[in-house]
Amino acid sequence: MGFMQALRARWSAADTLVCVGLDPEPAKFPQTFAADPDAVFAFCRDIADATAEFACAFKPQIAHFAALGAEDALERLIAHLHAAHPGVPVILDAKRGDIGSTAQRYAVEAFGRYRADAVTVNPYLGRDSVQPFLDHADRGVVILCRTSNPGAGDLQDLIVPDDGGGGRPLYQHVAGTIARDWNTHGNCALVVGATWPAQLAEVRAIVGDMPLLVPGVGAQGGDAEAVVRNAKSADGTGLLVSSSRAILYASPGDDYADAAASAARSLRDTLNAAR
Ligand SMILES: O=C(O)c1cc(=O)[nH]c(=O)n1[C@@H]1O[C@H](COP(=O)(O)O)[C@@H](O)[C@H]1O
Repeated sequence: MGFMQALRARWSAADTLVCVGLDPEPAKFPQTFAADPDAVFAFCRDIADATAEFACAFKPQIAHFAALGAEDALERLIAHLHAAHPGVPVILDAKRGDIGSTAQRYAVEAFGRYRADAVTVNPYLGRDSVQPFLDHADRGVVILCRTSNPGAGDLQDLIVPDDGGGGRPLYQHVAGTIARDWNTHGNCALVVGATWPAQLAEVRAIVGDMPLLVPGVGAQGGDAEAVVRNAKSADGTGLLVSSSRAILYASPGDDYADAAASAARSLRDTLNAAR
């Protein structure tokens, strides 16, 4: 089953719009992991196993593993996610973007080495830089559109010419171009931050029912209810509302897994109540 089919099946079967972000920071791990040489894998596995029933996807963030020299833990973690939670697609958050020949190697890294179902990419090198990912019709290509960070507007809001002789912000041009031209295999999704509810509504109006990955609730302060109100698709799905730190580090104590499950359940319930 391809990424988009798996995601739609999961939305329907589990009735959740929550994406559980896996961003390991050993300094925040509970004391019980202090002497564990495989702490990065073990902590992320425990969180994933505790939160899977509330997850429509998992999103491990590659820099959080690579900075620790823990790529091997990331490989084993994704293998575990596939084996233990086969209905929950895995998005590798790598935000890749490079010339075609290098992008082709990044696609092999994400889909071959790590066996991710989808990967985040940066569109600003243009279509040929994303094409090696798009060519994997069964994998998801999750493309940055209007990011959650405070400086998102520095470049993404610059006005560019539109077809009607007027202008519109660059992020809207990105959304329109991807929906119209790049999504020939139907495997594209867009990233729009939860911190920008108005822009979420603008993007939804442009892209129809294309899935939106929405980070920025929890630690970054985005309003989960506003996300659903402004950006759900016509059938009340269309969203992967991603939270990392607020789930991972919900408790610093031995109850870390239960606390993570409670945080994921609570986010699921908040999102569902607003659908
Ligand atoms: O592509 C992403 O996942 C992403 C895009 C974006 O615009 N903002 C954003 O925060 N992210 C990622 O989403 C996660 C957010 O983490 P928390 O703020 O802890 O929930 C991090 O892994 C970020 O790298």
